[in-house]
Amino acid sequence: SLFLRRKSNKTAPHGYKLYPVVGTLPDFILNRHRFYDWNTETLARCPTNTSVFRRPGKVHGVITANPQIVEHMLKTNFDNYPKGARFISLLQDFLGAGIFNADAELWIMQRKTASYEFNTKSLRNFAMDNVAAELHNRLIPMLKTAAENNRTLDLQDVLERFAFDNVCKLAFNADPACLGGDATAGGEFMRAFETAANLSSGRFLYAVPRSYLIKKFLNLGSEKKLREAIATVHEFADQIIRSRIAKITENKILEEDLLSRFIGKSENISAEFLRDIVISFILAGRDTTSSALSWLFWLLSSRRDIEVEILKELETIRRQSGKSIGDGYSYDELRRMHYLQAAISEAMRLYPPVPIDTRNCKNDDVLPDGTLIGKDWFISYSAYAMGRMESIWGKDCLEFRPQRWMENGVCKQESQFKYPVFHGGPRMCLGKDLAYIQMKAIAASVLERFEMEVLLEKGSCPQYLLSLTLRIKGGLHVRVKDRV
Ligand code: HEM
Repeated sequence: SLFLRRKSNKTAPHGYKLYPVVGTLPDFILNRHRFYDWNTETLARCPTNTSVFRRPGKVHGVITANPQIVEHMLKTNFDNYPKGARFISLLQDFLGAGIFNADAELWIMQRKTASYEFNTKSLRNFAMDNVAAELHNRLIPMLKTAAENNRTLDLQDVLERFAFDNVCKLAFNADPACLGGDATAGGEFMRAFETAANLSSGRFLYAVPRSYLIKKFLNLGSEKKLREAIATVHEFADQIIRSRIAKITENKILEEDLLSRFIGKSENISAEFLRDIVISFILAGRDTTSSALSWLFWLLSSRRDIEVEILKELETIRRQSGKSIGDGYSYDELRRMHYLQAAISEAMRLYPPVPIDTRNCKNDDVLPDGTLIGKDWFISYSAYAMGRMESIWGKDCLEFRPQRWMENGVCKQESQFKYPVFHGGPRMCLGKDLAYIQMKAIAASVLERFEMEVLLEKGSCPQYLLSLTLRIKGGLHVRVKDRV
């Protein structure tokens, strides 16, 4: 590994500029606010869309937008690229040993149970019912009221509340009622959850890695806030889990949610571990679908021609099943919305909800393009950069064009490694199908009824926030108009 360090110590000719001692740090600080675009520009210049990255404190790594390298790290050489101790330690306080923050046996055990359950019809039905209820009882009435009163609202915030309510139902059959209600215990839970997620992930962006430990030790600033937020999240979750365990012990009836399914699979699982499991699922399903939909609604606001195509598809499906606007769609009808599926996939190509994802290199390795990577280096693939690579998508890679997904009227599957928006290989997203069901149900029900006028200067493009997910900075403010 000494050899590796010396060999790649030179300034990379195309990639990130490496300064003596401080490595990539000066450019990293200058570009931190536009991190993903900086990655995209840099990687596009590199012959194999891959570059070495260095920060002080012995943080060395590789950032890539190359499908072959993504396949190598996520699948072919999976065992050499775990999440690793550094990643796990930063998120440990919040996520414990939940599926999102575990490697090896701890991960395998959760993955096994979860992937079995995610493939059951009963979980799918449970998820469908939850989405339909939230749409019918909360989202549609709320948008209707906004339209009647000519009020504007932050659609991203609304979609985040929807997704949070929804994933809490799925995870532990709790309804925090964040959409609609506000000053509730559920609202407090959601805010604390968000704070904990943002501050935990913020630990990755410290200019000097591990300096958060001093703040944590002294219980100062963001670390103090993080500790308090985590305590609130844990308290809320613990209460639900304890009462569920008591209920199951008493009457042996299991509910449909993930919590009951995990308890049903292994009886001697600790309450603390159950909490970790539940929190990881909430994190995974919380901001991802709302991020995708927010960018979709923004893209559609400037491409009415594409919106018209979606509306035509919905009308055809309604006509085939003899339905009217507002009736809601069955699983089978949602599956037939190929053009809508293509539009959502295309929105996520340009704005992937998880823009960059990182693994740790266990042992020295040579990547498929010949790049040497040393033990304990990080390796990140940027789904954001990959969606914008001409080498992958061609000359029109920056254009929003759902049609590129369509083949004989069907939305085609793209390779996981060219389009790693849901990750790939053995750790591929478990919620992909559920996410599409949810996103299509929301988009269809909202678009067929309402027209969204985005309140943003014409021609200007929303900025993104740096958090675990790609969110619109300042939200997505819209004026809602009734179509019917
Ligand atoms: C548009 C929506 C979504 C996108 C783009 C997405 C994307 C991803 C990505 C990139 C990962 C890999 C993260 C990592 O390991 O670092 C992941 C993992 C995961 N996702 Fe999703 N996700 C979405 C929705 C959901 C939903 C709704 C759920 C379920 C409630 C879910 C459950 C999971 C789980 C459990 C994992 C961890 C899998 C493992 O480590 O084995 N996701 N997702």
